[in-house]
Amino acid sequence: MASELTPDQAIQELRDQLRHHEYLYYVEDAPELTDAQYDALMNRLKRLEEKHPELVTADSPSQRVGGKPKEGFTKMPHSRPMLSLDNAYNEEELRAWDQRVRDALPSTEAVRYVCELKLDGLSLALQYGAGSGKGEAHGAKDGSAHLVRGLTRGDGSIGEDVTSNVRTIRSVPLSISAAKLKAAGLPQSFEVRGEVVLPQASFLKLNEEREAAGQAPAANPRNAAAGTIRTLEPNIVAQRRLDFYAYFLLRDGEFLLPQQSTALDALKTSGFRVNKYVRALKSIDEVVKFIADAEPLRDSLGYEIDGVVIKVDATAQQRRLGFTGKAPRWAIAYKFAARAGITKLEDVLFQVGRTGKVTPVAALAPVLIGGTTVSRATLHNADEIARLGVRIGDFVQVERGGDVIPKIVEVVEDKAHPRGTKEIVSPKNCPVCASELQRIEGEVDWRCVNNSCPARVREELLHWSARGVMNIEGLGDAMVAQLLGQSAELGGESQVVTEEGAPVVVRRPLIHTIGDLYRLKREDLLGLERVGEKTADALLEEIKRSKKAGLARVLLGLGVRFVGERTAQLLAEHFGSMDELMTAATQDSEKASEALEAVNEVGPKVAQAIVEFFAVEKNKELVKDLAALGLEMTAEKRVTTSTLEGLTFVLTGTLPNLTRESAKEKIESAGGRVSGSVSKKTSYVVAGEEAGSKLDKANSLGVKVLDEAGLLELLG
Ligand SMILES: NC(=O)c1ccc[n+]([C@@H]2O[C@H](COP(=O)([O-])OP(=O)(O)OC[C@H]3O[C@@H](n4cnc5c(N)ncnc54)[C@H](O)[C@@H]3O)[C@@H](O)[C@H]2O)c1
Ligand SMILES: [Zn+2]
Repeated sequence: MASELTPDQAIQELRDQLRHHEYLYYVEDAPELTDAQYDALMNRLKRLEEKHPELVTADSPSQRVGGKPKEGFTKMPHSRPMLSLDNAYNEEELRAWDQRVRDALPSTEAVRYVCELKLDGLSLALQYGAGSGKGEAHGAKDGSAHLVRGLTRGDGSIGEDVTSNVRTIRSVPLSISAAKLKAAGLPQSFEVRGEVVLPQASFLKLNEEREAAGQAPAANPRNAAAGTIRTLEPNIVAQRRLDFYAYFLLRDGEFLLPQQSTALDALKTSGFRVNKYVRALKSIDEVVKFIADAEPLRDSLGYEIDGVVIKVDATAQQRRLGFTGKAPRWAIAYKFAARAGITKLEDVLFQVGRTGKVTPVAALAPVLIGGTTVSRATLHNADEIARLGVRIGDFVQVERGGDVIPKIVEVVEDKAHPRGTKEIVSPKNCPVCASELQRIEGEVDWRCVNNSCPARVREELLHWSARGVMNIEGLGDAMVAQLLGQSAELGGESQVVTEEGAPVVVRRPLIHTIGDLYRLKREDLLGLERVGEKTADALLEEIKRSKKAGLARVLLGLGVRFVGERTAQLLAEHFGSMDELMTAATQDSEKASEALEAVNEVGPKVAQAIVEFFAVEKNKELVKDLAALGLEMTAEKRVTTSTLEGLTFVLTGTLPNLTRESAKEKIESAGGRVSGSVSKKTSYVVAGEEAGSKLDKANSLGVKVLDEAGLLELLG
């Protein structure tokens, strides 16, 4: 207990804890604490250090930014340290900061503040110059600027070179034409700092994939973004759809323009994405109002924010205000309160998913958190339950962020919140079909491996009928439950079973497989609760209509691991029929992978999943059954537009965004060839600004000419 320690010992202990958690957060991208918990520890340390200034050391976490750079990346110094921001947690602290700012400046001077959203991602420094950093200095002659290097913040002084990953982010311009630089008032070399964020939709998709692959889900979009930008595989980064928002503009380590507000304008003009919620304001009262307006945006932005950053607008004033140890005095981050609440864990339910994965779900006494009633939270798996040490009857801290499923953060224990007594027992058998659960070596999850488990069939049916898949209206929770012989009342909960046992089966199931859907008769449906003639006819019509959905939808509906909408579409277009796909996937494994990986965007992981899917007898039978039932299993075979097999390209002039190398890379990775000279055999000439004799030759030979946009379209 801290109270028994000397201040020196207490400080040491807090520092050790903070360093440990910083390591997990910054280096491993796998925090164990929420930010609120970490901030609380940091604030304890800061208060102790304030009381005992003689104990403050330069290496204290209160004085330093970030973590150590990760192995595997080249380390590069920053042009000027990338600092942290001091925080204000309420209006009083914010007003105190405003007072300090005004006290430090002559009273005759007006102070203007720029308010920006505090994007919850990680910061990057992007250096631009005449050369692309990969050889040739394209911009040298035409005055354009090129992305030379992208660095993470690292420890604030030294960052990690993640240039090849940064190049895959669509909102980072790879080059900026001389004309645009001129319009924005930018020189040819400069530095942009900003935030990389992972949109919530990409985050949810990533976690679905991680779960399907038996990996632990990422804790939050920030950590997922940090993990992504620091993977060593640029093609993975490209798939994740990271976004970059620019907010600082520098040159040689100094702010380039006399105001932050004009810097944001210049960034926008030159083609960077600048967040649209920006305001330059004249008083702290207006700032308080901006913050109040910004907080409710949290649920609708599509990316996470954790506060508002307030900066002194004038660079000259910033210079006079200067810095403390690890943060500027001229800026402050107003942090929104964590959306959290304390409630009682009433029970733990075990849910069986489509893949058989059993997930413990907390049933909570309903509690209002950030305007939403929360009564369920995920407990992920047995490891997570053990880590939390949670028991039924405990009071727990629940946190909710953006669209993310509520999560139990910790057990609360004090006089008002006594501990629960009932241990959570993970079932040894499937709570629905009673078959013994299994755990694949190296995975944390337990799975029901019974392919005909009603819980799994239920999830399969719901997936099959879902919007964007087979689109069968009227086949939702309640109807599926009834078709499986369960009570309609159970609806979404029918597979959620407590210790008391499996869902009540009230009648003989009408269907056991997806194929059975297409054998349903009118009189079957009329026997169900609350199903009249109109409902029955409408559902049968919908089911019939779905037979025409086509191969891509069927593939998607089958729920093969990693095969999402786009992959299903590409597979359908490549093979043209289910038969051809099955033939390809069921030959010996080396040939199968080769045949499947010939499809655009299909890598070894996806290929493997397809092979495994068709190796299961039940799946093969289902596909045959569906074909016999008259479902459309063909698609128009199409050489997808991004396959440039057999085509030859010549590049000339300067493209607005792509460098010569990256255009070449893109063409080659899509199977095309890039040549240096134009001939009759050239398929396309890609011409940019100031294209010369090659363009003339193309025109005289009648070779097709593309601009950058045309090339990108061809690449899909
Ligand atoms: N959970 C854990 O274990 C753990 C461990 C370490 C740190 N943390 C968290 O990390 C954060 C501390 O790290 P920090 O030093 O990055 O501080 P910070 O995140 O509080 O503030 C600084 C950062 O804000 C970002 N930012 C977003 N929008 C901005 C804008 N418009 N203008 C300028 N900057 C903007 C930048 O990336 C900048 O580096 C805290 O939130 C802390 O809770 C958590
Ligand atoms: Zn089961």
